[in-house]
Amino acid sequence: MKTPVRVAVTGAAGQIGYSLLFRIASGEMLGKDQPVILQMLELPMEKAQAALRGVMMELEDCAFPLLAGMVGTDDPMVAFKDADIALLVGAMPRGPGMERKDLLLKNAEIFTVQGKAINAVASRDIKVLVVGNPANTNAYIAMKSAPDINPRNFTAMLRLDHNRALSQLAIKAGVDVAGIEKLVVWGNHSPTMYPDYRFATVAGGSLKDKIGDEAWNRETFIPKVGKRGAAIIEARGLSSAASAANAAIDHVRDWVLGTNGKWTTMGIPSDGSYGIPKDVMYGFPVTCKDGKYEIVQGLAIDDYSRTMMDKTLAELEEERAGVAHLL
Ligand SMILES: NC(=O)C1=CN([C@@H]2O[C@H](COP(=O)(O)OP(=O)(O)OC[C@H]3O[C@@H](n4cnc5c(N)ncnc54)[C@H](O)[C@@H]3O)[C@@H](O)[C@H]2O)C=CC1
Ligand SMILES: O=C([O-])CC(=O)C(=O)O
Repeated sequence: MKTPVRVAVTGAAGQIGYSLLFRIASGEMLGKDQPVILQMLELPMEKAQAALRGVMMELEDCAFPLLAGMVGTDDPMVAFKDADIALLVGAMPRGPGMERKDLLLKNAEIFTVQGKAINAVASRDIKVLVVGNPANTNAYIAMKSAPDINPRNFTAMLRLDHNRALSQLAIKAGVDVAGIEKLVVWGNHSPTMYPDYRFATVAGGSLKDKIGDEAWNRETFIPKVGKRGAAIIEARGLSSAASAANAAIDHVRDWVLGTNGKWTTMGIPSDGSYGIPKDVMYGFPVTCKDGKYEIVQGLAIDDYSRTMMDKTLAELEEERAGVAHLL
C-alpha cells in the first residue's frame, strides 16, 4: 500500500467541490492505487460548515477504499498542514453580466491568506492548482504570498479552456477528441485567451489544414472558446462546475502522473519563454514527466499570434497592477 497523499481542497462545499471530491477519493486524479487524505476548507460560517459536514457524510457513505482520512475545517493552517497537493477552488463565482476580473478585489485576499498558510505549514513540494477566479492572478497572488515554496509549484487552471477548444475542434473537423494533439491555449483564463491550433495534428496530419477555414478560426472558434464560461452562466444561471472539476482532475493528474510526451495547457509562472515576462501566470503549452512540467519550446509565433498573445498578456499585467498593493 502506498503512503497516502494529502490533498487540500478549498471551497469544498461549493458546486465545483461537489463534483471534485468524490472523483479524487475514487482515485481518478492520482491513480487507482494511490490512497488520499482529503483536507477540506470552508468558510467559518455555520451554513458553510454544515454543508461541509454533509459532504463529508456522503464521502463516508461511498466507502471509498482509497480514502484514507478526512479533515473538515475552517482554518487554512489545518487544511494545508503537510498538504502535498492543494486545489484552491473556494472563491466567489461570477454571475450574469460580470467578467472574471470583476471578482479580483473580492477574491484576492483569500489567496494572500491561503498563500501564507501554505508557506507556513504545507509540504515543501506542494503542487498548487488555483481554480477560483480570476484564476491566473489569484495563482500569482498565492505564489507571491508563499516565498519559501518554489514558484513553479503554483499553477492556474487553463485546462477547461484547453478541453473546450479540443471539443470544438473535434466537432468542426469531424474527428475524435482523443486523436487531436499539440493544442495550446495561451494566456489568461478570460475572453482574451488565445486558443491556438496552428501546430495541432490529427492522425499525423495538420488539423489546421484539415479544417482549412481561417475565418472560422478568428470569428467563431476563438471567441466561442473564450466566452464559453459566460454562455454556461447564461444557460444554467450558475457557472460551470462539473466540467471545471473535470479539468482540475485532468490538470493535476497530468502534472503528477505525466503526459507521455503529449502537450497540454497549464497556467504557470513564465520563465521568459515566448517573450512573456518572468513570473506572469500565463497559459503555456507544456509536457509533464516525473511530477514536473516543461514548456514546449521553439514554436513559431506569427504576427497574428503575437498580437493575440500580447493582448492577453496586457490584461494579466493590468490585473497584476490592480493587486500590487496586496503583495
Ligand atoms: N478556472 C476555471 O476554469 C474556473 C473557475 N471557476 C471559479 O471557481 C470558483 C468556485 O466556483 P463554484 O464552486 O461554482 O462556487 P460556489 O459558490 O458554488 O462555491 C465556492 C465555495 O467556496 C467557499 N469559500 C469562499 N471563500 C472561501 C475561503 N476563503 N476559504 C474556503 N472556502 C471558501 C464558499 O463558502 C463556497 O462553498 C469561482 O471563483 C469560479 O468563478 C469556475 C469554473 C471554471
Ligand atoms: O466563466 C466563469 O465565470 C466560470 C469559469 O471560469 C468558466 O466556466 O470558465
